[in-house]
Amino acid sequence: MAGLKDYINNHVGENREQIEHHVREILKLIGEDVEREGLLETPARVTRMYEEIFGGYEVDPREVLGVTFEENHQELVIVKDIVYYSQCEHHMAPFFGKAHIGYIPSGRIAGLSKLARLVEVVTRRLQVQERITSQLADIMEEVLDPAGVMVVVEGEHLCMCARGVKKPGSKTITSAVRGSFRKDAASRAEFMSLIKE
Ligand SMILES: Nc1nc2c(ncn2[C@@H]2O[C@H](COP(=O)(O)OP(=O)(O)OP(=O)(O)O)[C@@H](O)[C@H]2O)c(=O)[nH]1
Ligand SMILES: [Zn+2]
Repeated sequence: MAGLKDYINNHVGENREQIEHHVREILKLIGEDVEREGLLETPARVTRMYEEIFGGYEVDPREVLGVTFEENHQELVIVKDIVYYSQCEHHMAPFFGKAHIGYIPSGRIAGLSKLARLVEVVTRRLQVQERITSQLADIMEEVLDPAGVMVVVEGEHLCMCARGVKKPGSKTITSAVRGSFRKDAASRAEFMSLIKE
């Protein structure tokens, strides 16, 4: 299985020169001196950073989850505290936190690391937290066809802390449930208590 670096071959890499040019133009427009030493390399650095933080675009998240195994475990499996960093699509400001993914298999299980890779690919794009949450649940459902899936994502949004309404410390929590979790309050409660431990 390829490492995440191997997936990073996206539009940023192809458009490096143009992106550097536009970053330099923005620096000029905010009143900076683009010739001063500290800024000389900044357009190139920002472009390299974009390559990393927007590295999820050309990866099919279904492929990341592609390695699955037949296994007759029909109880809850949770991978919790998967740290992610993403960029909000409204302000292009970072938001970050933890994702928790639980599912009840129905004949197929996923390699555990693949759940964390799935989070990486889905978050390395311009996003909103709600869409990250529902995409994680939908892709789990599509690839593994499990009895149920539950996803909880916690996020702190810099666009709400460092600017605008300025409420540092506020957290957004989003959840998505599919399959048996929809009807079964006890499974939802078990998931919530296990991710809090
Ligand atoms: N639902 C949702 N909203 C988000 C997310 N990230 C940022 N936002 C919100 O997107 C909204 C954009 O609102 P606008 O009124 O267009 O932008 P704005 O004038 O910069 O808004 P303020 O942040 O309130 O100053 C804000 O309320 C942000 O808090 C997200 O992941 N999910
Ligand atoms: Zn924002």
